[in-house]
Amino acid sequence: MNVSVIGTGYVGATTSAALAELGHQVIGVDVDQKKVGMLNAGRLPFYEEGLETLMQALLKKGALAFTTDLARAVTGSDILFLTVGTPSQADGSANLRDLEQAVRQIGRALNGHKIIVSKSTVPVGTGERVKAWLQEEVTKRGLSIPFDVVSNPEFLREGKALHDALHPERIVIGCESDKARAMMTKLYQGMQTDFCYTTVRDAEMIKYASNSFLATKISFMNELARLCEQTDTSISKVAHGMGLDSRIGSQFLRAGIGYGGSCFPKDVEALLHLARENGVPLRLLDAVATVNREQSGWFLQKVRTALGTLSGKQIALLGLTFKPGTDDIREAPALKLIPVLLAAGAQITAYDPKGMEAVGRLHPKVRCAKDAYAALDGADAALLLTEWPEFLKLDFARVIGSMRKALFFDGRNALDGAKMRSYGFTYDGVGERGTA
Ligand SMILES: NC(=O)C1=CN([C@@H]2O[C@H](COP(=O)(O)OP(=O)(O)OC[C@H]3O[C@@H](n4cnc5c(N)ncnc54)[C@H](O)[C@@H]3O)[C@@H](O)[C@H]2O)C=CC1
Ligand SMILES: O=C(O)[C@H]1O[C@H](OP(=O)(O)OP(=O)(O)OC[C@H]2O[C@@H](n3ccc(=O)[nH]c3=O)[C@H](O)[C@@H]2O)[C@H](O)[C@@H](O)[C@@H]1O
Repeated sequence: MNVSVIGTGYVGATTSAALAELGHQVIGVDVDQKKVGMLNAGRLPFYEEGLETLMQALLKKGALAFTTDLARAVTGSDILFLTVGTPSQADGSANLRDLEQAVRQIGRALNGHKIIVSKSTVPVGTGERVKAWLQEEVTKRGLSIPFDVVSNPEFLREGKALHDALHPERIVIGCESDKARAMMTKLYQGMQTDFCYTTVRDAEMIKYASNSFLATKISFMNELARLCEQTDTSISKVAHGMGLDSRIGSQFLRAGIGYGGSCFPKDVEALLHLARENGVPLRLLDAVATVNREQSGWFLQKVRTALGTLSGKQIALLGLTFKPGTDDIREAPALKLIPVLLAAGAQITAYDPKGMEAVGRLHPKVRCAKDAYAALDGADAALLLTEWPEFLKLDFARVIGSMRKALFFDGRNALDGAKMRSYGFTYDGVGERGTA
């Protein structure tokens, strides 16, 4: 099938490659000329393991191309995916400006029946708005062209994007016509997974509910971790014991410095906004967001208490991205900690394998080190904020000799506390006091 993917960011670039790999002819469209130039040259504008190599092969094969010419992409395609950003506005609602712009452009170029599919995360009811925008643009041209609007939310994780796009655990298809259902099913033919067919509105809600539920698991564990610290219990051991129950499941029970990224914080806020709009307060989810907002401050308070003061102290940050395997720093906990540390008079040295350039641009006062050892050299305290595998393999006997004070705060419970203590560190995990 001929497919266009509009918006070639993390989701769009991955979706383009995955659909081309599945055997379709794909055109990725973006308004950003520079991004399109890079993509056509086989260079990915962000880091995602394996994606660049696959993209290069697909470009060479002619199965994939990128353009800024949306109208041309529309006329040559049967299915059009919307993968533009839907960031948070001040009131928590999703900003649909880019989506509306892309949809109206599609409407101006529509030349026959197409399926317009939202993969962007959008509030319940957006499908109907998309339909209305398209209809308006088509009517303005004095035409009557049939189209279908589908919701096909994306569940990929950054750092594992390609794997998730090629091997999804489920494909949710929200559609209102047999034709759309048949075409979407044909598009994904060959993917061995569960298909969930729903209305457009249900599909839109499934996406927000899924992200919000995962965020709830994390905040539940983060709050419980605070109690573990007061009761001499270990959150990791508690999580392990809980996770053995298949009704609970072992994933997303890792306590830490709070969830970040471009989606959990924004999608929780968007669902809360939708709830307020509909007069149905989601009290539990409200608490999930509150716990998450507090978590990095709670973590930093432990550092402040241990050091007496942050003023004049050298703090080493290990990890800046919101999770390992990506260069994405959107809503990364490090970005919450850095301004507070700087305002308190601390000096920061940081190391991250992929996130230093972006953080360096935002915070020129943060000294970016050439590696983890250089970041830790002379530090009064080390704060592990992202569990990059290379941090787990550091030579800690060397590290302890180079730090001014052997204080190690593990914001991800990524290291073995007992081992760290055996090196001589005063090691503090999240919810692990006394037991790690
Ligand atoms: N990043 C992730 O891991 C996931 C994101 N999502 C959702 O997918 C959507 C996209 O997210 P990301 O890929 O992270 O965003 P992004 O910000 O990385 O990419 C969006 C792209 O859309 C382009 N764009 C904006 N307006 C356009 C227009 N009118 N025409 C063509 N291109 C246009 C931008 O230039 C940019 O390259 C969001 O709704 C997000 O919530 C869903 C699942 C996973
Ligand atoms: O809508 C989205 O954008 C995506 O959001 C998340 O994916 P992602 O944000 O890439 O990363 P996750 O692995 O879910 O981690 C999100 C945050 O939660 C944190 N986390 C995760 C798991 C855990 O147990 N504890 C925890 O603190 C991570 O460190 C990270 O900051 C979802 O997992 C995807 O299914 C979804 O498609």
